[in-house]
Amino acid sequence: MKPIQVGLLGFGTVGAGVAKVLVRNAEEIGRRAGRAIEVKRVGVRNIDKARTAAPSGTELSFGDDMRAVVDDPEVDIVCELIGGTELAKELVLRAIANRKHVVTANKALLAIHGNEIFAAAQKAGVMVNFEAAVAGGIPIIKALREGLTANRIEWIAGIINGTSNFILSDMRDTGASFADALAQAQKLGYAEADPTFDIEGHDAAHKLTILAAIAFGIPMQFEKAYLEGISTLSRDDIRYAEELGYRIKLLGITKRKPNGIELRVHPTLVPAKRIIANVEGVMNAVVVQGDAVGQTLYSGRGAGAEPTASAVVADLVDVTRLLTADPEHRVPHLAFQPDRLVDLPILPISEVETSYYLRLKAHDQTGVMADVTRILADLSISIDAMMQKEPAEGEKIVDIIILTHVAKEHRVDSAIARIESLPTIAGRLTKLRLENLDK
Ligand SMILES: NC(=O)C1=CN([C@@H]2O[C@H](COP(=O)(O)OP(=O)(O)OC[C@H]3O[C@@H](n4cnc5c(N)ncnc54)[C@H](O)[C@@H]3O)[C@@H](O)[C@H]2O)C=CC1
Ligand SMILES: N[C@@H](CC=O)C(=O)O
Ligand code: NA
Repeated sequence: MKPIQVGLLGFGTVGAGVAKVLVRNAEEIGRRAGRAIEVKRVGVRNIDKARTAAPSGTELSFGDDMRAVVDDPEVDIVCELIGGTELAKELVLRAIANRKHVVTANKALLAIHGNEIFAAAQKAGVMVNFEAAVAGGIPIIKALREGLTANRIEWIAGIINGTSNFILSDMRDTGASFADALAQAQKLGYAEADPTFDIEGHDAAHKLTILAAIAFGIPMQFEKAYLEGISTLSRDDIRYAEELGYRIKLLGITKRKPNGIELRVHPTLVPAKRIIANVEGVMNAVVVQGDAVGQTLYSGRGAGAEPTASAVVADLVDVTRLLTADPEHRVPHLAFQPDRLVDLPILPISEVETSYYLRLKAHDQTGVMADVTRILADLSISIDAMMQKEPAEGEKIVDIIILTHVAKEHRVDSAIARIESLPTIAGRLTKLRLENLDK
């Protein structure tokens, strides 16, 4: 059978990784897909630079006209690996209009324009596959869209940004500075073109938006996601959390609640004994709670050339197999049939319910603890643990750390405002969220 022809857009970390894996494993891939998969042409910004990254012994056809790749009648599948949301959107919609199937690793594109892209693909009868867009090489889209279809998904929590996890691990294990750890993640090809997306939680929120859509059968609603990154985390909080038996991880969390869906990314305390608390470096991990299966955990490399290429190539194989299947029987893009999506509201962060880590700086005087615990009790916030650090030599200010049981965020915020107004409290409180991930 004639080989499937791929038009690659972009030849950076992931694009070059895809070319390499397709060449190295060509025989196995062909046996699995039922026919060979070849790169017909590659659209790049800088042809000379791209040539130096091509696998040795191959003669790839590079050009700098991206639209020509998408319009080439011989290209069966367009593989978008340029990133960004503007040109990528134009090219993907153009590919769909040309009735070409699309594979993309671009989570920002899907979280922001996914509803429009999937509607266009549905109308044109083509597939848009995106396994690499969430948790890199982990087949989490496949698991949710196919393996777990029997379940009512209750929640998903995951380490879904490799760069942030790498930075947190590197700072803890080697004492590296934030800036050095980030530079290393960039050097290894893990970070986004603009690393602010990684460290401020945007990238994780893009991925979480996609996961929530697939888990709950809702449209993409990135603009309603709550996001907080790791750039303001203090070493003191990381250390205190460890003393209390927790690790701080940047988690993406989405939960089904009676009144809507929680969709939030923030640094989170997780009990140190949980497997996810011990997922380090560029590794990602996603925990899914389903009503029938219970908890399942997926772990693997979330970024980097070949781990990401592993997911991109798997999508190319899936599309190749589907090209011979009846379009009516394809797996729906978002797991649910497109006319059966529901519009569950995304809850504001004030309505979120979780446990909290609070760190306050207090003057070392009697009565402080009593005042703080009274305020918490007045707002029905119960305390799980409390720790007071001894003041440093000559200092009169002490750190007090409180772990709460589950409470509504707006109650905790009210308590924080009242505590901060006490004359015995110095400065602002630090608030971090804590998830036990047990049920
Ligand atoms: N690097 C990683 O580990 C992962 C990346 N991704 C996603 O994969 C996509 C690609 O990422 P990387 O390969 O890391 O990026 P990269 O920056 O290494 O490569 C991007 C490529 O696209 C080209 N490009 C970008 N804008 C262009 C334009 N306007 N015109 C022509 N060419 C253009 C660049 O020249 C380069 O060849 C992004 O959407 C990213 O979010 C997804 C999972 C993991
Ligand atoms: N920048 C991303 C790349 C993969 O999606 C990350 O660090 O996870
Ligand atoms: Na994946």
